[in-house]
Amino acid sequence: MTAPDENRFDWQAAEADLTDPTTAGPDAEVVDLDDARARRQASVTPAGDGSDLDDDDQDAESVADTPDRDGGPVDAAEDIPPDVLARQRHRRPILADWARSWRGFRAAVKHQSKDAGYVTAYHAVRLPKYAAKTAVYAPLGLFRGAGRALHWASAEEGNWHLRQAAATRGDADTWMKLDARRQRQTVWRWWVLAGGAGATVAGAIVLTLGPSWWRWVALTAVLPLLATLGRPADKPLTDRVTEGTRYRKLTAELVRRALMSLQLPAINSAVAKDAKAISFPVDIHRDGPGHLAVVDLPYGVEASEVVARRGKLASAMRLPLDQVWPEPAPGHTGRLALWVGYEPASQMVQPPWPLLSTSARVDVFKPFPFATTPRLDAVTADLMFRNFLFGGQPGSGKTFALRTLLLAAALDPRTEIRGYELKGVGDFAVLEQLMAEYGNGFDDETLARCFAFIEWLYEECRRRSKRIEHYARLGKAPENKVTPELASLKGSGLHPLVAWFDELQELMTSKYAKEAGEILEKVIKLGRALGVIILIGTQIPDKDSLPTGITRNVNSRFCLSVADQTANDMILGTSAYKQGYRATVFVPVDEAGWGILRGFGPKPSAVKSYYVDTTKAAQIVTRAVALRTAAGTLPTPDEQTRTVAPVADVLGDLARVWPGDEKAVWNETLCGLLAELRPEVYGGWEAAQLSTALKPHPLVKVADVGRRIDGKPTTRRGIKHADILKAIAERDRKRSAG
Ligand SMILES: Nc1ncnc2c1ncn2[C@@H]1O[C@H](COP(=O)(O)OP(=O)(O)OP(=O)(O)O)[C@@H](O)[C@H]1O
Repeated sequence: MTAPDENRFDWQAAEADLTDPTTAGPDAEVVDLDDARARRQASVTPAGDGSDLDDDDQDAESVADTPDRDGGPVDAAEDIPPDVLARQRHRRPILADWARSWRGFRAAVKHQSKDAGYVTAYHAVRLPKYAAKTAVYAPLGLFRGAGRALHWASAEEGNWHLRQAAATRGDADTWMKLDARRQRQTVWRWWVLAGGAGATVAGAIVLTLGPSWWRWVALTAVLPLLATLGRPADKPLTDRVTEGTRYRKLTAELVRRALMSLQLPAINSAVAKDAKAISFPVDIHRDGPGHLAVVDLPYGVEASEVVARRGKLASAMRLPLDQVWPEPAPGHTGRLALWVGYEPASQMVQPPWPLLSTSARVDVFKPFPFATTPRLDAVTADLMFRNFLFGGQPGSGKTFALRTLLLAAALDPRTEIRGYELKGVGDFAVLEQLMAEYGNGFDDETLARCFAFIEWLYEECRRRSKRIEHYARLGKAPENKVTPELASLKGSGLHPLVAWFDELQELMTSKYAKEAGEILEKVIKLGRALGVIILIGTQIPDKDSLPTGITRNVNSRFCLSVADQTANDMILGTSAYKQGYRATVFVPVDEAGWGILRGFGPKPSAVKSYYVDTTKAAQIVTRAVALRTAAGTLPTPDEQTRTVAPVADVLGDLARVWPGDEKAVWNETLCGLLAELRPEVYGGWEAAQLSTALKPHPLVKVADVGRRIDGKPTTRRGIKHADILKAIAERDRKRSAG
C-alpha cells in the first residue's frame, strides 16, 4: 500500500474509489479523471494556483515565490479537503502590525515625534544663518522672479529659437506662423501678469494699512520664496539633516542586497538564476521600535547561516551591529526573521526593572519580568521547577543577571536563599542578610563549605522527597510535586529553596570536582519537583569546568557572550549553534547583559537582562527584609548554618572517638564510632563519606590500612591518628593566628 500524502489524504485510494465502478455506490457516476482535470484547469484563475490575490495586493515587497510551472497543476487546489485548506490560509491582519498593539502604536508615535523634534531643533539653532542667507538671496530672487515673469509673458521661451531658425532658412511662412502663435499666447499672459501685478500692489497697500503683524507674516511667507528663487542652484537655504547612520528603512531591496553581500554561494548562485529566489512571505512591517522582515531564503539555505554572519549583514546595511537582529523564524529552517531597530540596542533606553516599584511582589510559582527583547518587550521568567545555567565570558553580565533572579526570589518571603560566590568579589554581598547561607571566595575553606553545602542539598532533597511522599498520601501533592499551598505551609519543610553558585568552575576544577559534580547532578535531577531551585553561573563552560551531567539536566539556560561554539553549545545545548542560536555574536562589556535565553517560550531568543545596579539592589533588599520580617522568615545570624553538622567538627569528633592506642584505623570502624557519639549527625555515614569530609584537611591522608581478620591480612581505607593530631594542631595554629 502506498503511504498517504502529507495532507493525510490518500489520493490513490480516492482515485481508486472514483474509477472503480465496483466500489462506487449504486448511483455513483464513473468519472474520467483526465477529462475532469482538463475541465477543472480551464476554470482555474489565471494565477493558476487558485490564489485570490489580485495585482493590487502586490507591492514592492511582495514577490511571488512559487517557481514557474511547466504546464498546469496536477491537482487543483479545490481537491484539497476544505479543513486542510482553511488551516493553510493565512489572512493578513486588517490593521498594520504597529497599529494593532498599544506598544507598537506608542513606539511608532514616539519614533515619529522624536524624529520631528530632532529636525525642528536642528533647524531652530540654524535660524540666524538661514535669516542671513535669506537677506542676501531675497533681493536677487525679486529681480530674478520679475525677469522670469516678463520672459514668460513675452512667450518667447522656445518660440524665439524656432523663429530664428526659420529666418536663417528664409522660411517666412513658418516665421509668420510662429510669431502669430507667440502673439496669441502673449496677449493673455500679459493680462495675467498685469492682474498679478495689480494684486501685488493691492496686497502691499492693504499690508501698509493693516496692523504690523500682517507685514511680518507676509515677509516670513514671501522672503523665503524669493530667497529660494535667488539662491544659486547648489546652495540650499537650509542645511541638510543627515540621517544616513540613524535609521535605514528596511526595504526588500536593502534586505536582498544585504543577503547577497554575505558571500554565501548558495544565496548568490540562486539569485543569479532567479531574482525571486529570496522572497518575503509577509510584507516588511513595523514591529515595536523597528521593522521586521520575514524572509524565505533560497532553497537549501538555512537561516542559521545568515545569523552566523550578523556582522556582515550589519555591514551590508551600513548599520551598527546591535541594530540588526536576525533570528531563525518559525515555519521552516530557511525562514529568517530580520528585525532592524530604529536605533542601536545600546542606545535604546531599557525600561527600569518593573520589580523596582515599591509595591512589586514576587510569587516564585508565577512569571516575573527578567529581561527585554531587542524590541524592548518584557520577557518573563519563573523560578519554580527550574534549574538555571548562566554562562558567559568575563564582562558578559552573568553575575548581574544571576543577581537579578536572586533579587526576584528575595521578594517572595517564602523563599530560602543559600549560595556561594566563588570569585570572591562580593557582587552578592548586598543580599547577605537575606541569605540563610552565604560564602564568598575561592580559598580552600570556602570551597570546602561550598562542597559541604552541595552534600547538604542532596540530603535536603532526600528529606524533602520523604515529606512529599507524606503529603501525597494526604492528597496534598497530587503530582508528587511541591504545590503553592505546600510551599506556603509553615513547617511543611517544602518552601522554595534557591541554591546558587556563581563561578562554579572554581569548585569544578578543585579537588572536590568529581564528587561535587556527581552530587550536584543528582540534586538537579531530584530537586526540581521538590522546590529546590539551582542557579549556576560559570565563566568557563567546557566539560572539565562544568560536568556534562549538569548541563544536560538543567532546563533553563541563559548564554551571554561566549567566545566559541563549544561554550555556546555547552550552555544552550548541542546543535544550538548550528540552529543559529549564537551568543558568540555578543560583545562582552559593550553588550553586557545580552544573551540567548532558552527554556522560556517555544524557541530560544536574544534578550537583555534587566540591569539592576547595587544601589537599586540594596533598595530591593530593604523591601525584602521588611517582607521577611513580617512573614517571620528572615534568617537570624545564628540560624545561618545548615542542619547537617559542618565538616570542621569531624576532626575533633575523630580525636574523641579514636580507639585506644591504635596508630591507624579503618574508616568504616571510625564511622561506627562517630555514629555512636552523635547519631543525629553521623548516623548512616559510610567510609567514602568520611573520606570526603576529610578533604578540606590535606594533612589527613586517607590510605590503605592493613589488618589481620581471623588471621587473614585484609586491607581497607583508613586514616592515621598522627595525621588527625597534626591537622588539629594546624587548625588551632591558624585560628590563634587570626
Ligand atoms: N543587563 C545589563 N545591562 C547593562 N549593563 C550590564 C548588564 N549586566 C551587566 N552589566 C554591566 O557589565 C559589567 C559586567 O557584568 P558582570 O560582573 O555581571 O559580568 P560577568 O560576566 O559576571 O563578568 P565576570 O565573570 O568578570 O564577573 C557590570 O559591571 C555591569 O555594569
